[in-house]
Amino acid sequence: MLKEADLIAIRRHLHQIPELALHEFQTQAYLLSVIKQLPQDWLTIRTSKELPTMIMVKVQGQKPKRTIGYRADIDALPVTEATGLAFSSQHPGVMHACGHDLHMTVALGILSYFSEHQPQDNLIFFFQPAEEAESGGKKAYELGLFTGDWQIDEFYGLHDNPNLPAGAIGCRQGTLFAGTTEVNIDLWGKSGHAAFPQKAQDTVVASAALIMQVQTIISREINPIEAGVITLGKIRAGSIRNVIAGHARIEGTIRGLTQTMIEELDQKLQAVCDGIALSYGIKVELELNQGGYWPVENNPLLTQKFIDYMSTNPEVEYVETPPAMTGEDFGYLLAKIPGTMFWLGVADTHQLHSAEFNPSEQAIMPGITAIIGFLQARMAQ
Ligand SMILES: CC(=O)N[C@@H](CCC[C@H](N)C(=O)O)C(=O)O
Repeated sequence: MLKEADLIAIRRHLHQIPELALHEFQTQAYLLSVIKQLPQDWLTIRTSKELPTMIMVKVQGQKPKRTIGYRADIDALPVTEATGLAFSSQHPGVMHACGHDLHMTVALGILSYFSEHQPQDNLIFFFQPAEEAESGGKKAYELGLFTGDWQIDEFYGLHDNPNLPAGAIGCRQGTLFAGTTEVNIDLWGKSGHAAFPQKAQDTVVASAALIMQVQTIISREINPIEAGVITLGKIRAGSIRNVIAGHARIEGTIRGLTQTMIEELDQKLQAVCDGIALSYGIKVELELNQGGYWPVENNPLLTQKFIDYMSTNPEVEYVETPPAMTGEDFGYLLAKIPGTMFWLGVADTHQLHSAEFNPSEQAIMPGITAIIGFLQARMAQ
């Protein structure tokens, strides 16, 4: 089995080569090089032309009653790293700011163990591209990658959590993560000279009004007992100070813990866009794309078994966690295949998606040990 020092070296290498959704070729090549060094006796490695950066590895069980899936996401974010770490990203403007480098490392640790200790049941490790954008999990499912010999009966996956102690496991019954909708808004007005606003239709001013009005959807229009978020994270308009911008683009994300809430927010956002178009005499196009970012709903039976194992094992620090407004396209896979998503604590003062995010490497070994223990307990049932 890969030792802690090997795993830390792997994590640091992965951290230096972050790649955006569907472009994870260097990451894939490195993962394959590590996987191919493991004992291959009961491993089968699979890649796919249709989803070219994914990897699946099947571990043939001794007496399989089921096939258990374990998923690790492999993509990174368009963030310029500011950790100052010696092993910082070597890819300008791209960073593992959500800890997927650690997710991959934990998966490799578990895989390395079962490559040496043949499991009872079959295991399939899915190294998934495109979690942050482009819905890689949904793409894989729709391509039929989980059919035939690669059918998965139950699926598990983790996300790192800076707010939990390093190595702690967090989980809950029901909804773990929100569902999300990606939001793109194009405002089309009329450009013109800064000195003659009466002859133009200013999309900067209309964008400002739109953004402020959106703030009242959550604060004034939805039931405060139910959770929702609308974040507009990116805006681009104009080319120079003295030309009125004829086009503006705003990008954001809607989050809700239920599909009903997401759809309600979608409709309310459409109404705001229509209102801005009317009052500013411009065209406002709203594009909404939920893709695979469905709410992450843990399967009741399997999650109870998971929680029972983690909460009674004296070596595991188990924490019952509230639902989070982070999104995950593992939500799509869990809607198709029963399973459980959980948190792995990585104790950092910086949050997910921060340019300074640096998950604690002390989470790696306890995480691997807890998950191997759970999988073995599950296979004995
Ligand atoms: C764990 C995490 O941070 N996931 C992402 C998922 C992205 C969802 C989608 N692309 C969107 O932006 O709505 C998150 O931002 O929560």
